Amino acid sequence: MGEQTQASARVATPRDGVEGGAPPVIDAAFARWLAERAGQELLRVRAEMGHADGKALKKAGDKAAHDLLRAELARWRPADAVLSEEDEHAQVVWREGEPDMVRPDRLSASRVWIVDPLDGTREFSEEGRTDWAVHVALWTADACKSHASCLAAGAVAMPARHRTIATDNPPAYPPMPLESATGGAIRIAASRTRPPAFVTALAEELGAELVPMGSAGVKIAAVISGEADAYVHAGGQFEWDSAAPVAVALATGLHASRIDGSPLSYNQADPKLPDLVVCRKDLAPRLLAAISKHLPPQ
Ligand SMILES: Nc1ncnc2c1ncn2[C@@H]1O[C@H](COP(=O)(O)O)[C@@H](OP(=O)(O)O)[C@H]1O
Ligand SMILES: [Mg+2]
Repeated sequence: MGEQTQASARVATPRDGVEGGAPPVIDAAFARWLAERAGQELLRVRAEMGHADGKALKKAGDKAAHDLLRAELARWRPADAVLSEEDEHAQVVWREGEPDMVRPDRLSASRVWIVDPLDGTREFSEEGRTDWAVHVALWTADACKSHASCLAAGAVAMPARHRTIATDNPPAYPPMPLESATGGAIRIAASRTRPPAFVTALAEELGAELVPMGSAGVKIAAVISGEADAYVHAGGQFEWDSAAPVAVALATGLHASRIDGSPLSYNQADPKLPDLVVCRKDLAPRLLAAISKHLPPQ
């Protein structure tokens, strides 16, 4: 990730120290700090409410994490725009083929935080599951000069796994596992509940093993750690589901694209970003060629 802009960061005052310390000024470190703060808040909500009412727990978690992210961004990055899953106008309503929306500020902003306060909401509500995350990404007009994704920073906190990945200290590129190196089964991470329609056929064709898990962030983290060789998704998703983990994957040197191989673009008028593939670079040509057989003809 090239520049770590700090143009709109608020200057810390002595009072900030009294309230628990000012966060980092560098954006990538700030993203990590923010994602971890929201993650701790989610752990607190989960511990306080328990799992008896899953629906109420999901709602409370979404709200608590969203409110925290919104408040800290307003406080520490007041000039920046925000796109959050939990915002009322985040999702575009289509009328007669046209997006029915008030043109949001973020489309003319030079810095936009793209956040998913709770990714893997379903898993968060299930007792014992750790596959859920907080996503904090920063899109900047400056970053567009060097990356098609325009992502300048990103952090994915996985508090129930005691793990955060972020662009301030990008994880090492995953080593090629022996299975892949010797032609054995590759492992493809996919949604537990809404996997792509073609993924079973794809796995059969590639002799691959499917690894179901929750949260796009956790699945991309699994590719980064080498627990999975690839993450393939299609059929629906939004920018906030992938921006932060894709920022980290790209900073790590991994391949991340749409399933037709085109770049992932963020801060678009319509935040729908329905498919993606993240994998090691050596695997990308083979995986994209196999997926292309399942795409509608152009
Ligand atoms: N078909 C679909 N349409 C819209 N969103 C989808 C989707 N499939 C997955 N997602 C979203 O992508 C994220 C990861 O999904 P999964 O855990 O199934 O892999 C989840 O985000 P949230 O938990 O933030 O809602 C989920 O809602
Ligand atoms: Mg999500």
